[in-house]
Amino acid sequence: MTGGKRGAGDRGLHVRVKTAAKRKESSTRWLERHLNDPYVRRSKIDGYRSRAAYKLLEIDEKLNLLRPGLRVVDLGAAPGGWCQVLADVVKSTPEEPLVVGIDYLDMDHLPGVVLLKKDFLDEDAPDALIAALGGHKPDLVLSDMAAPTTGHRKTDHLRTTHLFEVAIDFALTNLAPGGAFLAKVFRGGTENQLLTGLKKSFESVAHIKPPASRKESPELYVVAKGFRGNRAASRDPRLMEGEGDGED
Ligand SMILES: C[S@@+](CC[C@H](N)C(=O)[O-])C[C@H]1O[C@@H](n2cnc3c(N)ncnc32)[C@H](O)[C@@H]1O
Repeated sequence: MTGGKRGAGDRGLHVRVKTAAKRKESSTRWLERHLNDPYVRRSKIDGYRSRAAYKLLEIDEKLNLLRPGLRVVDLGAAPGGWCQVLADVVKSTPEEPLVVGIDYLDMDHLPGVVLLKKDFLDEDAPDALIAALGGHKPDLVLSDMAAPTTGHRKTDHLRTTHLFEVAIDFALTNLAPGGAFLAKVFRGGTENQLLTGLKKSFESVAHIKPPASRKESPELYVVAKGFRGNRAASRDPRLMEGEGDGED
């Protein structure tokens, strides 16, 4: 079904929980926090489009995900901090772009990065991403996607978990064998089942909260390395339900 949305219409959940007063108060608090944030100040000096760039750099420092030559898909890429880091480390060039980012928000052009302005939940988004990589499988799928917050914690959690699920599905269908997956989740119960699923398909699965991720934020990242490939996962008897490696 072309043009449809994948998943259970999560973005159709119109929850208007925030009152105008609450919104004003939270935007004032956000501005104060933003101006005092050392990562924001550092990003201006280093020329990164977002403080999020440091989350990826810190995760990579611990877990060695990035190296020259990797093909990468960045889901929820705007404004492009992660894409800047990626293009630099994998040595992506305009002649041979190795990095593809997708977001439904506008992004300014970045040399060596193909930026798709599109909703990742659109039916045709996976094909568009693979086509943008010249038909190659990505070695790394990253997702920093977060649904716009409603102020209702449970709703925000469900919507971001849904994005996480669709990102997993994309990774399991498209990753090159040996590839890796990194995605944002919100702390809560639901993602545990999803982790069990990931453990069947990857050699290791870990949780990480990089220092650049604000302490008060419920976000953390799941990193899965050593993709076994679709057929390998279904044949390997060690990968039966409940027999993950327990390394999360
Ligand atoms: C935290 S920001 C990403 C920041 C980015 N990693 C960076 O380094 O600049 C989350 C992004 O996810 C995007 N997003 C959320 N849902 C999406 C969807 N369904 N399709 C595409 N992008 C989505 C939002 O528009 C937002 O730009």
